[in-house]
Amino acid sequence: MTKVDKESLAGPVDCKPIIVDRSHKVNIAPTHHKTLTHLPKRPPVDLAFTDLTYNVQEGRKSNVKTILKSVSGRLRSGELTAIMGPSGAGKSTLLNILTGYKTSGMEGSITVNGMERNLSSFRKLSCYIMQDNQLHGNLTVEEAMKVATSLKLPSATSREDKEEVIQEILETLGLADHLKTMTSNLSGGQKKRLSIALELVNNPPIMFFDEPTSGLDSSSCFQCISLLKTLASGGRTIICTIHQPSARLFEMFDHLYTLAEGQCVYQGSTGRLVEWLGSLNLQCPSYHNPASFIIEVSCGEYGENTSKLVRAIENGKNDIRNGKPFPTQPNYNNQKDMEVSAKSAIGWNVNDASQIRDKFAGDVPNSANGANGTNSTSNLQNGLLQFAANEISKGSKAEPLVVQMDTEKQDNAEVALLGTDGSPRRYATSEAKQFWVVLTRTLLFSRRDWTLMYLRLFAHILVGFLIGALYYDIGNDGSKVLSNLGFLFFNMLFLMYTSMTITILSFPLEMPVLVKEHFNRWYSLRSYYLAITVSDIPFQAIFCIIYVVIVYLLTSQPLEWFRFSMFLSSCLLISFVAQSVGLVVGAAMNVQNGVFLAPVMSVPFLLFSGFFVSFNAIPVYLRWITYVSYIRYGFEGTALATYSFNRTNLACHQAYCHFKKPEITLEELDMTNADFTLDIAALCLIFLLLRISAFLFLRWKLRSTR
Ligand SMILES: Nc1ncnc2c1ncn2[C@@H]1O[C@H](COP(=O)(O)OP(=O)(O)OP(=O)(O)O)[C@@H](O)[C@H]1O
Repeated sequence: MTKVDKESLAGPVDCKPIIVDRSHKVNIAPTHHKTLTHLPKRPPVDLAFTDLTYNVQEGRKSNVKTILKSVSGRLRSGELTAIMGPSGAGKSTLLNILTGYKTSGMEGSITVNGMERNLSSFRKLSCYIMQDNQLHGNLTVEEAMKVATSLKLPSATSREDKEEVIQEILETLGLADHLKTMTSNLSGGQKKRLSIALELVNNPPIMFFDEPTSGLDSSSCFQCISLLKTLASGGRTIICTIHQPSARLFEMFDHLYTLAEGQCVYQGSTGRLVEWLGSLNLQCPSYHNPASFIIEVSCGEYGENTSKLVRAIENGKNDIRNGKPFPTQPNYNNQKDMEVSAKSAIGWNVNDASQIRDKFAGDVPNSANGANGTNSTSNLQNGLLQFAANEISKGSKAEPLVVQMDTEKQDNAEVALLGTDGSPRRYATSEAKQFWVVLTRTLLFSRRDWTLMYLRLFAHILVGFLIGALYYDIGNDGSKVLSNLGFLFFNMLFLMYTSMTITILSFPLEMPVLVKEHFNRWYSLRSYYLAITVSDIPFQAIFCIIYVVIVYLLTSQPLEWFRFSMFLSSCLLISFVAQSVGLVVGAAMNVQNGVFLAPVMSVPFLLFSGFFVSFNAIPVYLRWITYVSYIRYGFEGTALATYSFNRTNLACHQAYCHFKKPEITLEELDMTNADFTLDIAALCLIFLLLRISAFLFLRWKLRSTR
């Protein structure tokens, strides 16, 4: 990640970047390095939460488990925050709540730049990079980035601008040499960087990461955290959960939030941790990793200290940083009082901007450095006053936990509530555009997916010839009508299972990517669903046509165009309906359950298709099943195409052929009064109902995970 080592990632505000040099030390350097100049400007965002409680119901309804117990905290822009804690402490739960991924069962308040969080707008400002990267393996890095820019940047952005954004991000993240590499072939660290690159396209001011270093070796871990640090130094709020980092990684974090048993045991700078624990008679042994030590303390290896730590930190209401833990604080009546007190407390002439800058170098929040490069003295003073006031207010036990803001952030709070571009729209692009981008992407996957395309094509051709050979030339033979009916039924069976199982197997694999992209506001579920619904229809149609042409000709079915088109349309509709069943099952359950349940659930439809038992022979109380059996409509459709519409008598090479007259066959099947149009209409209706059900299941599943 050489590029990351050298360059900074300018963020929401133009501030001093933190540069990671070759000796892997983090330095503050002036802003003459390459920055991400083409990203849209975004407001810096501070996030605070107060008395956050999260309950889940376990087993019986009355059994409520409290996972987060009234925790509070504040996460500032320009800082890299680690959420740490023993396994099961509630780190992922807290992250899921802060991102807005989990909403039900939560109590407490979450504020953005001091104002109550509007979840919808907040999700436009933030992104959540989940643990397993969730990338589409069948795209190159360049294609993946193009999809991201097409969906996440407004449609008005020119192609050249989008390309510049892609180039700039990939160069900065050290992926420029891998433009044509398939994402499935990237290393773990590169995949992580690509996940970040995809979300960086619209420059979200808050980025959440769930265990970004999991599965990476120590060098890749370092590169990954360096990258996050650099993102934070650009003014973003970077929050990640992490499992016991090495001492070298640990000191790269600006801010540590530690949980134990669902409560906050430490909040503050990483540098102050050891001293703070020492003041509570918890001495970190020499040469011991402080990150390991706080976890060990939280696990109870040094006795029961959790409640002592929780009390001392007031469950996250206090913040240990910059060597000023818990100064006593008078109650301020208003902002002015606080500023006056702040001035006297720091004892500096706050009108002298340069003096303040020197004093606060590295400590001052980015917003105080002058927004967007204006660096105006008044902005700086205002920010510093606020900073000083904040420093003092941290210790206030009576003060409610609201992130203090400078003027710029107050302005931005409004932006945060409206949406970053001030527009109330949920997505950066129109639904038509989202549909088109997802459709072209899905078509590209399909083309590249060997199983989905070539194996399926091969199976249709192979089975077509096998069936053709087995039932060769029986279509016009009056003595082989029963075999021909068997052929008609097998067609249904084959088309049903091939189209259903491929969807059951492939669709659930899409789910994690859908969850991530939909959550990060790439597209609406409607556009996505419409695109994947449309995308596979042409392929399924082509395979079905190839199969039908082979078997129709080899088995010598009547060579009349209208009969062929009726036969084909019944077969096509059966495969589309079966594909829809696959979508419903794939949307509602996982692969294992789906692969077992879907064929089992299809058995009644096969039994009541009219092939094994004719309609009149079915007990009255079971006849309703034939009306919902799509196989029945397909079978009836192909049987009518073959034997109805005044077909001439079949050839008979034996002394007596009972089924020489086509009407007799239809009589035996109880299809004399059957209506082909009705069969087609019923299949179309079932297809529509199933597609709608699949959409509803998908929506339910996305919601139920939250
Ligand atoms: N839906 C749920 N029902 C019951 N218990 C749950 C549920 N979700 C989480 N928990 C429990 O809440 C606790 C915190 O879970 P969480 O996944 O947040 O922990 P964590 O700190 O991220 O752990 P790890 O580091 O092992 O991933 C665990 O004890 C977990 O079993």
